[in-house]
Amino acid sequence: MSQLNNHMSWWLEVSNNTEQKVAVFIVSTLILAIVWYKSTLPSSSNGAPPLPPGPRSLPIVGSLPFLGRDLHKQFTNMAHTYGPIFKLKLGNKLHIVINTPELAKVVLRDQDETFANRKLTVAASIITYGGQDIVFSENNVCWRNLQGKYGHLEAELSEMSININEIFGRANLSDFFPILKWFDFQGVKRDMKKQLQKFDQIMDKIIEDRVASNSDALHNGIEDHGGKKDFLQILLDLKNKEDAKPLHITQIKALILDIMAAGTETTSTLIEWTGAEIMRNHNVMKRVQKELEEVVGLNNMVEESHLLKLEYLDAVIKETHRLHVVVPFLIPRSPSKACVVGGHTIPKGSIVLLNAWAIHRDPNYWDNPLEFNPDRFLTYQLDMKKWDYKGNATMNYFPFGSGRRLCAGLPLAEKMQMLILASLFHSFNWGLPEGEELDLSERFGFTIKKRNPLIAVPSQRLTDVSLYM
Ligand code: HEM
Repeated sequence: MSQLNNHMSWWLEVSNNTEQKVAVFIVSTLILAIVWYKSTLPSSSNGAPPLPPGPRSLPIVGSLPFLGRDLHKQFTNMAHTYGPIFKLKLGNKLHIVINTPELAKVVLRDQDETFANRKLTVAASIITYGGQDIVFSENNVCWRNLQGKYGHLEAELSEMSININEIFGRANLSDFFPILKWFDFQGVKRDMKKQLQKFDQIMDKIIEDRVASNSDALHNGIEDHGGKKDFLQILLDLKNKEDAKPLHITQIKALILDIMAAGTETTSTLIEWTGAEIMRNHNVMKRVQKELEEVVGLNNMVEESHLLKLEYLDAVIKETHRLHVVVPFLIPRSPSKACVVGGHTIPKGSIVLLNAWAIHRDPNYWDNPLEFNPDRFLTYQLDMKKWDYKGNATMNYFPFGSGRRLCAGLPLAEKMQMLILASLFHSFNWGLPEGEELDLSERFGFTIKKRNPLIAVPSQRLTDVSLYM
């Protein structure tokens, strides 16, 4: 106590003297400035390689105040200043941005297992029942085994899906300052809970009805669902399986929500961009329709069996995925242990963004990258591997991610996008409304959408009107 009094009396003496007050203020400010400056320098203590370079950040808020509206463009510009891998402190969270195929390969392929986890944001935690889905689950063998069984579920709840993606896309202060989680200043928690409540009501009713009709069928000796099972039935059957890891109803709901949130808006965004590019490029439109005429014929509707033969349309869609990558930073990864990428330490738990938008438009890897040119996907690459969506042939191109956290819906998405676009451009001719100009400006969010929705006017293309009935 007497020691404390000594300290206090020193402080009282000092604070009685104005000159000394100013001196104390200056010295304190200098000390703070030095501490802050040192904290922003790359650290190379304990012999580990330094952190990646990056902009100096302010105390507490980091670089948050300097973020603009179009983060994909801002981060791409920053890569020109800081190099292919840079760091950024947002609030108290360290973010690492990767901007070249070589480094993306290190993260997505070479150190795939370390980078197979994701950080659960506040919004994600609510809508996934605390991470019980695929997207935000830890690198989880149970879900891995389930993948590949997508296929039959119809996208029913599309408005909710749009809302959920919009809330995901909001920069939530509570994710950068976990201490603020309880206050929910921006209403992210509140809005997501509302969506979850709606979803729960709908899904509980659907599942209840199905369980009741299953038990009726069982009662009447019908067990095989007429030889056809939809996605919900497959999951319910898994729930009842007596193996080591049966599914809970909550996991089933989380999985269905993944399909809705991760599957519908992404696909519709891609369809809209492709439609806009085809309409903007008259020659592309002509080639797409000519191919459809040859493969399908004007007296037929498009069927699944035609899809593999539509090579030009496939190239048009691939080119759209390149130029208008739907999920610009993939779904951020978070390493489970400290590791080294491109000669820099990536600390455990940091948030890693893979800048696919920059890589897909990098002139070092693409000729005339801003030109919409589907022909580049018709050619085989140097090593004679055909372009695919998984980043197998080259890491210049990975619109669905790569490695063990690759998009789980890729086989379904690939078929859906082909079938929808083939049907739209085979059955109809499309034009813009009178006086309307095609606009390709972007709106950044979790997905990059068209800023203004595409409005197109269809007219009959097939000769036989009965095909439309
Ligand atoms: C054009 C359509 C789509 C695009 C562009 C797209 C893109 C992506 C991307 C970039 C990722 C992150 C991959 C990574 O981090 O490496 C992802 C993950 C995921 N996608 Fe898709 N996706 C699409 C359609 C779908 C569909 C139709 C479904 C479901 C039916 C789906 C379900 C998922 C799931 C569950 C994950 C998480 C996988 C995991 O974490 O293991 N996606 N998607």
